[in-house]
Amino acid sequence: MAAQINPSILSADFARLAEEAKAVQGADWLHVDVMDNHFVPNLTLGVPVVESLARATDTPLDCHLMIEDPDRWAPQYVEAGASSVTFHVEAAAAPVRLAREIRAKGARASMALKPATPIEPYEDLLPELDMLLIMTVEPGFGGQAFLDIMLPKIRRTRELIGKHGLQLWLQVDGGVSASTIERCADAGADVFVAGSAVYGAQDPAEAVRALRAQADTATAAASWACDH
Ligand SMILES: O=C(CO)[C@H](O)[C@H](O)COP(=O)(O)O
Ligand SMILES: [Fe+2]
Repeated sequence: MAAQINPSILSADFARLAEEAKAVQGADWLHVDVMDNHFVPNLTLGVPVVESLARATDTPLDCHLMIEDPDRWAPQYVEAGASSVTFHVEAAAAPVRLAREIRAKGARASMALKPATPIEPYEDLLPELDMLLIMTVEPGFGGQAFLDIMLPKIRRTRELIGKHGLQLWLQVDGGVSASTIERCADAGADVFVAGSAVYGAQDPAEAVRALRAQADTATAAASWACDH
């Protein structure tokens, strides 16, 4: 699979969301950061905006819910038009039930881990998921510096995916840019969220293409991908 680049509209102009979505035509997904000012110290957007965005763009929406009580809210984001819904395991009361509900409603189910949350306790849950998101910054804000200390977790997660013969995607989110994406791909990530690196560029669509080319080259040389 070619590397997937998901621009984060957190770094876009919120007064021009439809245009900003179109500015990254060619992106695999549009990453939509939902923050509730409780799970993280920031507030962004909710179900009505996701409904409008889903109507405004053909790019599928990858909703990253940084909210409390995702068990209650995540299904509503599927109904609003999200094709992939990510909940944080730290906030979910019943992650297996929630992942099954998201899938049953027709979206890809994804679970996120904050930097201090290890993957090992969740090894048995991986078959329930279509994607696992490893945060490479503390969630809450765009434009933060990439946390290199997350690379071993990405590597260990890629090993678990291989060990169980799973198809789930491994997404990284936070500080992904031209100077960090190769390390993420080498460690085993195959889906890359990029906010400031895409929307801060002169030509966002070109930034998506360049990041994908960099990730593809690094993946082709990576031991985890060569084994397959
Ligand atoms: O979930 C997020 C922050 O909590 C964002 O998706 C992420 O930070 C993207 O922005 P950048 O690429 O600028 O770091
Ligand atoms: Fe995100």
